[in-house]
Amino acid sequence: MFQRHHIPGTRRWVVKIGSALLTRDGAGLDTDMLAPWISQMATQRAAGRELVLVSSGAVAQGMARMGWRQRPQALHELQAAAAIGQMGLIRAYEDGFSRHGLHTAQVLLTRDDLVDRKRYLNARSTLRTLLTIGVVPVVNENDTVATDELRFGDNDTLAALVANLLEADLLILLTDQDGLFSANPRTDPEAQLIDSARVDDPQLDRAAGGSSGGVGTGGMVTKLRASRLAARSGCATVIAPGRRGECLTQIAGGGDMGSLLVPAQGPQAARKRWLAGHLSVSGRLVLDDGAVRALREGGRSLLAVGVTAVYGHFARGEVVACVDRDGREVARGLVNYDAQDAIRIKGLPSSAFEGVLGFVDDDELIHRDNLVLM
Ligand SMILES: Nc1ncnc2c1ncn2[C@@H]1O[C@H](COP(=O)(O)OP(=O)(O)O)[C@@H](O)[C@H]1O
Ligand SMILES: N[C@@H](CCC(=O)OP(=O)(O)O)C(=O)O
Repeated sequence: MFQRHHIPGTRRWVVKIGSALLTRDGAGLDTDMLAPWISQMATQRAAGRELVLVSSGAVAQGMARMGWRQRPQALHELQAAAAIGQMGLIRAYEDGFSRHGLHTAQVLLTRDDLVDRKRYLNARSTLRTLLTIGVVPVVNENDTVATDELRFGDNDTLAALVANLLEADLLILLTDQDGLFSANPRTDPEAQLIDSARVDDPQLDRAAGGSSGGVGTGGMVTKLRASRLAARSGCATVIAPGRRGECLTQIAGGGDMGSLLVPAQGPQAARKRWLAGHLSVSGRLVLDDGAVRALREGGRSLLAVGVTAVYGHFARGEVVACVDRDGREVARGLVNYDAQDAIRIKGLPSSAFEGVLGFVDDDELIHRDNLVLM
C-alpha cells in the first residue's frame, strides 16, 4: 500500500490550487500568494518531477476585476467572469514561473474533451508533450464554452481526470484547511485531522459531508470524490494546506502534511483495471511473433512494424484486440490510429508514417500504458 515514504519516489504530479485558497475567500487574485507555490513547484521541476498545475480562480478574479461583490447566478455571467479572470490568472502564473526560467502553457478543458476518445487522446498527447519539453501546463475548465451538462463544475474533479489522463502518481489538492478533518472544522471545533486513509474507507464520507467554505465549489465532498477518481488509475491524493509554508516541499520529502488518501490497490493493478473498464473491442490487429514477444515478455508498446493485418472499423482511441498469427488474443489496448491509417502503416517503422500518412500522431500504434495483456 502506498505510504508517505513512497512520495519522494513519485515522478508525475498534478497540483490543484482551489479558489478558496487562491483568492483569500474570494477577495480577488492575490498574486503575492502565488510566489511561494510557484517557487516550490520550480524546485520540484528542477528535481526532475513532471508537474501539471490545475488552477481555479478565474471566476473570482473576473468578479474582482469587474467590481462584482457577489458570485453571479446566471451561467452566462459566470462564463463572462471566468473569461475575464482567466487572463489575470494566466498572466500571474506566466510571470511567476518565468522568474524561475520555466515556460507555462494554458490548457482549457471541458468534460467533453475527456469523454470523446479522439479529443481525450489529443489532450493527452499535448499534455505529455508539454511535460516532455519541460513546460508547466496550467489547466482550468474551459468555462466560456462549458454548458451545464458538460461542466466538471469543480476543479477537484477536473484535476482527478487529468491525473487519470496522464497516469499521474500523485494528486495534490491545495486548499484552505489543514486537510480532511473528521468533520467541517469551520463548524465543529472537535474535528480531527485525518492523517491518512484508504480512499474506500466509509468513514471518509461522513467526514466530508459538510459544505464548502463559500467561494470554492464542492468543499471536501468533491475532494474525496476526486481522490477516488484518481485512485482508479493508481494515483494517490494529498489534500493539503496551501497556506502552510513549504507545503509542497514537505510533501515531496514524505513529511506529515495534509491528509493522504491512497488507492485500495497498487498502481499497476489499478491502472489495468481502469483500462479494462474501457474494453469493448472494435477491431483486431494481427501481430508477428516478434511483436507478441515484445508485448508479453518485454512489456513494450505495440509498433506498427510488428502488425501484419488489420481487421474491423475503428477510430483513433478505440479499443482493439491484438492477436497472434493463430488468432489467440495477446492483449487489448487503445489504438492511436484509425483502421484506415493502421492498414496503411502496418509493417512500417514509425519513421515512414509521415511519408505514407502525411502526418505522425504517435510513434506507437498502441502505447504500453494503454495495453492490457490478456
Ligand atoms: N471534513 C472537512 N474537513 C475540512 N474541510 C471541510 C470539511 N467539510 C467541509 N469542509 C469545508 O471545505 C472547504 C474547502 O473546500 P472549498 O471551499 O471547495 O475549497 P477549494 O476552493 O480549495 O476547492 C473548507 O474551507 C471547509 O469549510
Ligand atoms: N473554473 C472555475 C473553478 C471552479 C471552482 O471554484 O473550483 P474549486 O476551486 O474546486 O472550488 C474558476 O476558475 O473560477
